[in-house]
Amino acid sequence: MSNVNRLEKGAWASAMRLITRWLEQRERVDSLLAAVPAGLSPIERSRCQYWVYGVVRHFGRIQAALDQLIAHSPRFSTRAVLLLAGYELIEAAATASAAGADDTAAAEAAFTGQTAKIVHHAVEQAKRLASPAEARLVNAVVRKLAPLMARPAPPRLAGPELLATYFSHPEWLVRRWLLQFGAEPTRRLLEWNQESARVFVRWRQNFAANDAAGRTPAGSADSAAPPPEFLRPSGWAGFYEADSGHWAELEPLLKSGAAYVQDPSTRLAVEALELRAGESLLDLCAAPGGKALFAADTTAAPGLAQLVALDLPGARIDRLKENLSTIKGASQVALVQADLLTDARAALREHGLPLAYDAVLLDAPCSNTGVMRRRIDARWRLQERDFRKHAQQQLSLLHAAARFVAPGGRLVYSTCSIDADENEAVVRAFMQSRAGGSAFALEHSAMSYPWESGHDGAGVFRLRKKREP
Ligand SMILES: C[S@@+](CC[C@H](N)C(=O)[O-])C[C@H]1O[C@@H](n2cnc3c(N)ncnc32)[C@H](O)[C@@H]1O
Repeated sequence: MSNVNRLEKGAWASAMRLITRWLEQRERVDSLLAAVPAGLSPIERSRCQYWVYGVVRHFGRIQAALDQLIAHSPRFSTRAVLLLAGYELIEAAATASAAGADDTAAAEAAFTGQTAKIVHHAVEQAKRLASPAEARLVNAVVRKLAPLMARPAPPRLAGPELLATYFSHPEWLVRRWLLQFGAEPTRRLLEWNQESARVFVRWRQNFAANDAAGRTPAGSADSAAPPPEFLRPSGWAGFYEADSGHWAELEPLLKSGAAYVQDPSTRLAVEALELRAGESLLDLCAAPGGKALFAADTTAAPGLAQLVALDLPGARIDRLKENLSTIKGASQVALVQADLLTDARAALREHGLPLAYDAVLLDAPCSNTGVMRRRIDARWRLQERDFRKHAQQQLSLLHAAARFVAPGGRLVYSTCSIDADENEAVVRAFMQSRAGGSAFALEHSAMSYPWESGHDGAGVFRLRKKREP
């Protein structure tokens, strides 16, 4: 057996076990991937992650085909083998059709050759990891699965049912998008969500260059340090796209704080804050701290006078604390663990921190509909009724956040949702309330729709507090 085959098999078996767990418990994929066996090499690890992501991303389509082929669903481990083989078939069909764009016969031959290998491998794995009877089932089913996985995409004006199945999204969500965005944008969004997410990092050149007082030391070795070559300019200032296969080099840069994994969409909220040197910023839903770091790094020298980051007590606080510790410059940085809806004011007082800020950021929890390409399992967890729940919570958080804005100061409300109910509708409800409308003016809004912007989706609104209500 070649080295590559041995590596692939270790990764395949691990992916199969993780998918089994996902089917059994519907655990979040990010925490599931934390359970990748420690013994896997970095290459095996990334291969395993690639397969798990692929299966979850295409789950609806593969499962719908399996439902046509099997009357009684087999046990989870056998289903995991079938799902993995289904994903491999989708990949093989895409590769064959791209390679044989002008030669259908060549494309078909390539796919047939790949199918034989995929069937053989799945059967061998089922023999090893399941039972001979299950291996026979796998053999029969994967052969029939192949033509179903090679079917072309539905026509552009296909109805929600076909779109939902082919692009592996819940049908109610596709219907909702068709209503909100129309046929063509919905199609482009579905296609977008089915592609692998690009990895962007923000190069924190100020971090690398500045001393503790926010000054760039003369002759500093770091001061003009460009990012390494495997980080390619993205077209969005400060953001670079990481080439795959460079995790070993990227990891120490992330650990040291020189780089931070972050999508370019995050700049919309930070830019909307319009921070100036010497101002104070209260980040109210701060964990893990991506936007707080961005704000601190990009405020003109000598930087923010004060940065207060608040989030609920819990697991995310540790990451926030770690990230805040990498901030250099003039800012006084404070971390507060509190619930914005109940005890934020008391907690700020207890820490001896101000109760009014030049700028307040509320990056609210949401449906994640703008980042479904990245959060691949979010579509399977989301329910239609969640939009109403999110909107109610967002409005309550917005009212609570508004109390900490100094007269003349800015309140930025942001989400990583593209849904109108969590964006425009929340801000409209706030502005129509007595506390909102009498005290604030809506000054700026921006929506990022992935099919237009080419990065994650987001909604951003800046409200200015009047000096005198
Ligand atoms: C979208 S995430 C924030 C991401 C963060 N701004 C960043 O850029 O890394 C939303 C955050 O809101 C926090 N959150 C939710 N409800 C909250 C509440 N009542 N009080 C404080 N934080 C809350 C969650 O814990 C979560 O960390």
